[in-house]
Amino acid sequence: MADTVTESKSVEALTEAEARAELARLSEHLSGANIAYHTEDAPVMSDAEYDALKRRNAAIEARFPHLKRSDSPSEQVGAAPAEGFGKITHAVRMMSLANAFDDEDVEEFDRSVRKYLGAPGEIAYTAEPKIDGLSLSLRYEQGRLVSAATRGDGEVGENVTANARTIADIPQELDGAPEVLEVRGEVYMSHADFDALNARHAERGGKTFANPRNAAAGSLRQLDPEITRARPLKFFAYAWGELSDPLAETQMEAIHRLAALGFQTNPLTKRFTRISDLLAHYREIEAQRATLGYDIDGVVYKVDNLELQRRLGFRSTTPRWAIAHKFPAELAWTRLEGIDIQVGRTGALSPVARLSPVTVGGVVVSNATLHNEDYIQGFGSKGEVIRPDETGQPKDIRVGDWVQVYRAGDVIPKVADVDLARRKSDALPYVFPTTCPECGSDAIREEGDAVRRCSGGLICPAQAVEKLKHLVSRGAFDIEGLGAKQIEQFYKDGWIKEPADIFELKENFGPGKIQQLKNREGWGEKSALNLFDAIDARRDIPLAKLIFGLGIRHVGDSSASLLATHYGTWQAFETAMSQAIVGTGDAWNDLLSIDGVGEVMATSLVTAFHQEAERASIDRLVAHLNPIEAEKPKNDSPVSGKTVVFTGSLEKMTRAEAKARAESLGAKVSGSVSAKTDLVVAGPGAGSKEKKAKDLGIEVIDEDGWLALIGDA
Ligand SMILES: NC(=O)c1ccc[n+]([C@@H]2O[C@H](COP(=O)([O-])OP(=O)(O)OC[C@H]3O[C@@H](n4cnc5c(N)ncnc54)[C@H](O)[C@@H]3O)[C@@H](O)[C@H]2O)c1
Ligand SMILES: [Zn+2]
Repeated sequence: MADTVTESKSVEALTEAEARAELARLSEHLSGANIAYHTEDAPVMSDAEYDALKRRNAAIEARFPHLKRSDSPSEQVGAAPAEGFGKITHAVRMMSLANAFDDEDVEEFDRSVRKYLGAPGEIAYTAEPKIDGLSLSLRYEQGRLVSAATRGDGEVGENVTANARTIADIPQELDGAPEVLEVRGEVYMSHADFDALNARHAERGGKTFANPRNAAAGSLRQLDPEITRARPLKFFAYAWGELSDPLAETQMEAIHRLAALGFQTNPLTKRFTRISDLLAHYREIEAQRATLGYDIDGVVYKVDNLELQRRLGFRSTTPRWAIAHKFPAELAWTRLEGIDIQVGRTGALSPVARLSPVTVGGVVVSNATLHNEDYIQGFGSKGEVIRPDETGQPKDIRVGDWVQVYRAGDVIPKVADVDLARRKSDALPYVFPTTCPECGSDAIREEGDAVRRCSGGLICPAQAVEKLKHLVSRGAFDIEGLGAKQIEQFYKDGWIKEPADIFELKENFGPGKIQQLKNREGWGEKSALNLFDAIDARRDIPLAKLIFGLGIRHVGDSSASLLATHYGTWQAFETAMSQAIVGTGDAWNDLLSIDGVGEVMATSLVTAFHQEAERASIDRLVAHLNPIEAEKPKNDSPVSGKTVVFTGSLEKMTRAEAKARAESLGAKVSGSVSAKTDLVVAGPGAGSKEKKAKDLGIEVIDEDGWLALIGDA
């Protein structure tokens, strides 16, 4: 869905027809996302994506006001109450908040307030954390709690009175309150309670929540109040609805009044008269974000004087007197608790940051990558400084530091920056280990390699497990029912230590011992038998998948295909690898003659076959298999020796099929168009590659043209 934002035209360039169509699409997207987020407590996109779509919608509406739809997302607050709950019509509408994303937006907010009021002198604002929970309106009559309602669509909310009564922070009775008082605020869940709740659910095999906000919303919006009671919810009061008497003359005093009545109010609420002080407070709150113990997603500024608030009033869904200054959705600061070293399949030692958990872009992050040794020191892959301090020196990262975490979409979060001002004076530079933490072997960093590697080979348990996981992965043996999780379990139990053990599993743990597997969580007799069948089915394995599955460094799936087509049979391949000597001889030269095989890969291959333990492991595995001969390329085919690029969608074959077929005919398949490309096969939706081919004068044909060319039509 991000495509709608990133890949669409600039708003200025839209034609009227395009604008109309896009507004319709955005309205549908956003209302779907709203229901998922507010009604189902299960968001389908990140908040940053949602906010970006909403801004684009507003920008299009601003340019084409007459196209604004009657169901415009700009005019909506939240989502209508869910089925099952009683409904409560709010005496005073519940609103949303306008957003500011940077300092300039905040200054603009101040200017617009002043302009609206006719440029008065000093204006005071309050600044307080924006709690990331869900809002709740509590109605008190004669000091007694009579009803509680969620925001719903702002007009009508869900009746959650019985649920609200189970929350300790919500007083049932008030002393000295106005006759009618609606107190509004945020229901939220602390990090500690969230972790404990998720751990309890995970233990029972139940569903876990993505973040504390979802957990709070899912816990309050329960049809059975006893479930709510069992969930540790909290409440901060920060606003009010209907009132029989005013609470105070200013926002700040009103908050003090609510505190005096027995509500929790946020201790970081402060009052300022200068915008620069508001912004300084924003940064102060941002710096404390990870240690507050609950999620916040920004800072809310409100005009302090309630008479001015009244004069400013409301737009359709937001007050003119307040704004939410959001934290960047994809960035958050937190403490680096430690650095763990993970060992991969090829022995690479990867540093992983262990973080004080922090919610970034709607997901709780407690691990992030630190890439490699140089990255920790502040250097990029070419030795350049990637995190300069004021003097241009690299900022290194130390355990105990405050670090900035970046997370976008589904990519692995990474540590992006470090705050030297908050570094403890006794923090020591990080020393990258020179031995493998898993097996104690030397970890060696070769000239020109950013990565340090364990030299333990198969004696290293970490490498062994990762190699096994690779063997059963999708591009390789792809054994159904035997994924990374099962491999780890079997390895721990000593059932599978090396690849051949997979194919001996049935003999060793077959019918007689099936009981052992059955007793495992997640396994029954049927799934055990299915697993043995799935393993048996893969004894006939295409040569390319076998070569790829061996997990030899630098040998990816397309290189494995090249090797398979070149050698044809396992015997030929194995003989060649055994005979080859790195750097010299016929077998070596033959290997290097394969288009796409370079010295690095060739060395890695030959070394693997000459390394005793590794070789023994390969032989043991292959003894259980019947490798399927690879189709020899036809040298006389019309495409042999040509470099072909497939782009766009293919309708008569999958990409993988097309690629395999082309390769079997002796063509080389490439992913990108360059001067070396001979032919581009473009299906519907082909974009930049087709254009580039045309620019370069390369022949472009469609799928049918391709099939005709290779004689498959
Ligand atoms: N990911 C999604 O699919 C999706 C869908 C809908 C909405 N959202 C997210 O929800 C938010 C928009 O929803 P919204 O309309 O509720 O606006 P909002 O959450 O940005 O702001 C309004 C709300 O802030 C809350 N709030 C917290 N602390 C407050 C304080 N101190 N003072 C006043 N209000 C305070 C109140 O509950 C109020 O209703 C955005 O962050 C958006 O990204 C995400
Ligand atoms: Zn090791």
